Amino acid sequence: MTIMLDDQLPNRVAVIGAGSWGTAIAHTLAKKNMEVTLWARNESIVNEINQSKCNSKYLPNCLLHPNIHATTSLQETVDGSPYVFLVVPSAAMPQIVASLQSFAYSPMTIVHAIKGFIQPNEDRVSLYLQKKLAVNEQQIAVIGGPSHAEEVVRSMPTTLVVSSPSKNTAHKLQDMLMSNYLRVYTNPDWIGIEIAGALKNIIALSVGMAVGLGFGDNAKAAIMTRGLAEIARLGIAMGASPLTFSGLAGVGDLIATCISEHSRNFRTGRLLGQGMTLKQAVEAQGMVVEGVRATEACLRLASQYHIEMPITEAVAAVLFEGKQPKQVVSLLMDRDKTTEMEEWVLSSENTSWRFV
Ligand SMILES: NC(=O)C1=CN([C@@H]2O[C@H](COP(=O)(O)OP(=O)(O)OC[C@H]3O[C@@H](n4cnc5c(N)ncnc54)[C@H](O)[C@@H]3O)[C@@H](O)[C@H]2O)C=CC1
Ligand SMILES: O=C(CO)COP(=O)(O)O
Repeated sequence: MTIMLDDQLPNRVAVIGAGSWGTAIAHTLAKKNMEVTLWARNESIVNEINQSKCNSKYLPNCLLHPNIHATTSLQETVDGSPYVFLVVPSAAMPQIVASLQSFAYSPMTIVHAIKGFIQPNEDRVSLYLQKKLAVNEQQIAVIGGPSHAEEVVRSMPTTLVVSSPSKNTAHKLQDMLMSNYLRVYTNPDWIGIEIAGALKNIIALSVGMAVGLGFGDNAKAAIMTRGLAEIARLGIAMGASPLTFSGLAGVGDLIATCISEHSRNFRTGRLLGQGMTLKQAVEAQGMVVEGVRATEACLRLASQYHIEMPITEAVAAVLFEGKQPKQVVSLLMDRDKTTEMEEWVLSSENTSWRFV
């Protein structure tokens, strides 16, 4: 394996967000000999990380690498760091970005690992960063792929995908993250990676509901497959490459989220299927459940791009219209008959896939 030598990696990096994924990314970078400054908004988490090398709320029973230093100061976190990893829930972004703006932060490279859209305009995170910070697209990168934090911190084999309009940045990130248990691919389609990451959470809610209702493997496979079809339809309409949806950020992350006990979205859906209210099911996680906000955002995007998304609509009916999961099954099963391939034709004129 050709991996960049330590002296070619940055000495210092910043990670904003000390939830499960931010902490796991900080640990991963620290193990590659980088000094990591990790921002948490909560003083008690900062103290626990600095004193006990633990983040017991988000990653219990895990000893963090000593190269991690936590702080509640955003300015201290980013000062002098050529790479800033942004790993907070999508809902926290406006607040974080406003804080960064308050000290006229001018970033070198921002790498985000957020799987959601920024409301109220359903912006992809990379677009939002360009609008709000003094940053051009060459300075932004995204991380996607099937990667539960709980497994990554335990050095369990995992793959990721990184993307940036700057090829150098994508390759640098590949080197920064890659190890004998973490295999990192590059993919030039950052639009597709952002969209796939946000939308798979909706499908995981839906698979969870099916499991909560007592349905079997046939239903799970059907929802994942037809879910991927609707993710791809919207993604392609928004400018993504169809190939991304059969890659790690697409079908890879869809599988990891829809079948895993680690997934907060899957578990929330299952509780809904078992009869809990949305509030109860989300509170039971104690962590972010991105699929709820993504469902709202996705419905607006589907309407804007004129894309049919029946599974997302069924999930929305449960989340926001008070429908019982059992009631929406017929919404999906009783639709007009159709063919699987009707959606796609190969255009003979330009040999590119198009949606009809
Ligand atoms: N957990 C995982 O395995 C993975 C998560 N992600 C994505 O990473 C992002 C972050 O997720 P997690 O770390 O899992 O979330 P989490 O729920 O584990 O932690 C969220 C962190 O953000 C903080 N936070 C919440 N609201 C905030 C606000 N308004 N301002 C500042 N900080 C706030 C919380 O205190 C907590 O430290 C999400 O978009 C998620 O989809 C992506 C890949 C894997
Ligand atoms: O994105 C994830 C794994 O790749 C985590 O999914 P959840 O947010 O559903 O836990």
